[in-house]
Amino acid sequence: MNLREKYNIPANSVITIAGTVGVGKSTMTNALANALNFRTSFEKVDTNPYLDKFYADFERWSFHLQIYFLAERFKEQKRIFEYGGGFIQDRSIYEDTGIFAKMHFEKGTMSPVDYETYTSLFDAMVMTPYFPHPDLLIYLEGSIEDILERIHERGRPMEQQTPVEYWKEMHQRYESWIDGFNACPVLRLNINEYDIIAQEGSIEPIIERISHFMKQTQLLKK
Ligand SMILES: Nc1ncnc2c1ncn2[C@@H]1O[C@H](COP(=O)(O)OP(=O)(O)O)[C@@H](O)[C@H]1O
Ligand SMILES: Nc1ncnc2c1ncn2[C@H]1C[C@H](O)[C@@H](COP(=O)(O)O)O1
Repeated sequence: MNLREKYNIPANSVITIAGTVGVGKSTMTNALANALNFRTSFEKVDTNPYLDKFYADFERWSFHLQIYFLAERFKEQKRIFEYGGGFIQDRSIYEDTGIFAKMHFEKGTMSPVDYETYTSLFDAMVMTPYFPHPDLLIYLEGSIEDILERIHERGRPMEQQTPVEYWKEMHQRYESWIDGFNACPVLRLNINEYDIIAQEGSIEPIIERISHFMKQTQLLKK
């Protein structure tokens, strides 16, 4: 019996992993997908045609990048739907607007007109009864010190060249964003509570928590 069956996680579940840059979403996505025998949906970083340009000049490229991410995530949503679920998704679509677009608008690196165009497109595409929300959002949280260390350790050049203030601002925004988030059930995991890299077998207690949490939210739905 595999872990998905052992813990009664429905085979058509869609679980999305949220959290600030470098917190460990991709690592968790891979670990959960392997353990549950689910497919993965990753953000494109290496082949993203705007990301390097964006980090070099936020004002010039923030709108282009948001449109690119929105299109990519929507295509992924369609793929997930076509397979009938059974996916772990690296970052939710909600973070694009709730964190990134909002932050760049409020910091003045996305113009009011661009922000309005972007949010109206986002709302028309996502905030409708026709858009399937994930069954669960797992929110990864940790201290800014640990997260900065992970960004540094991973070593993506454009992120190394970005001022630390940018990551601090994002970290703070994430904390208030998740407190108000209600599009789907949220399970919070602190990165100090597990180590899926160093400790073999540490994914099972996480799956047990997911199962317990999903059962609770199902009960609440009835
Ligand atoms: N549980 C963990 N313990 C130690 N390091 C981790 C853990 N999870 C991720 N990392 C490391 O932190 C860095 C960022 O992880 P990653 O999964 O790419 O984050 P994200 O997708 O959230 O940006 C990587 O170098 C990764 O190896
Ligand atoms: N919507 C976004 N706007 C700006 N930048 C974004 C957005 N989504 C992701 N990013 C950036 C942040 C990182 O540099 C890479 C990948 O994110 P990660 O959290 O490491 O998966 O893309």
